[in-house]
Amino acid sequence: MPELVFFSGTMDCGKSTLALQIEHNRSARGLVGMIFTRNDRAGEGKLSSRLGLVTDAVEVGDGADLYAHLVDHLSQGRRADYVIADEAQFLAPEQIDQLARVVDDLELDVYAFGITTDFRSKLFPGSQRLVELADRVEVLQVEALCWCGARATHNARTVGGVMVVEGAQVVVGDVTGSVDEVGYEVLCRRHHRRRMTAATAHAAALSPDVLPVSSG
Ligand SMILES: Nc1ncnc2c1ncn2[C@@H]1O[C@H](COP(=O)(O)OP(=O)(O)O)[C@@H](O)[C@H]1O
Ligand SMILES: Cc1cn([C@H]2C[C@H](O)[C@@H](COP(=O)(O)O)O2)c(=O)[nH]c1=O
Repeated sequence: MPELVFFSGTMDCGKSTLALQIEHNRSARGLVGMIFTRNDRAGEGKLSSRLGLVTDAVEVGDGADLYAHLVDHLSQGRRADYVIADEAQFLAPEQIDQLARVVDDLELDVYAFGITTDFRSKLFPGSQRLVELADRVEVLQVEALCWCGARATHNARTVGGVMVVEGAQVVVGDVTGSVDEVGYEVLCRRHHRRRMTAATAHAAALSPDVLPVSSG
């Protein structure tokens, strides 16, 4: 039975790498994928991983109908044996419904990849719909780590290394940005709740207020 699978995780946990591996393994066996993405850091119409791999993809616009796109593609006599949708958190809920229809009516597997929650730990609308509709939700096995060593479960947005909680839900960025830029850092829930990033934890550790007081 074809499936809608949602591979979810924090930023930087290997989702795009897995998407590219699935694509590689299937194309090595002669299968043809339809690859969708939206707002990849590498630019329009790209699906890229931090390991340096990149492939062309169909950039999904605001009002795009993904089911109609597939029907159109197939009715032109072109092939699509499966579908990959990266950065799926940025898709509209209706577009996730269209992907479910691709599974049910066109009988194609759909593999969607995305982060579940935003920098305020609120569900992205596209991810929420995926959790509601997916046959399976898979959490990636390679866990990203918080600066404290615990499993990272949350995405923080940072400016100058300091976690911010105000701003637009969508701001394309990376976990390796320069300190002055808007960037992201993955944290465990405890440190996300306390807004404690690597930079602020380091500053606190160096602060005289928290240095042990000598008894001498
Ligand atoms: N230099 C490196 N050597 C080995 N693995 C790396 C390197 N850089 C990145 N990675 C791996 O790539 C992962 C990020 O992959 P990516 O597919 O871009 O993540 P996502 O799509 O989930 O944001 C990291 O968690 C790490 O496992
Ligand atoms: C938390 C959060 C992230 N984003 C953006 C930042 C990146 O461009 C993508 C995630 O990509 P990745 O391949 O999983 O690293 O999402 C955002 O727009 N808003 C957020 O709150």
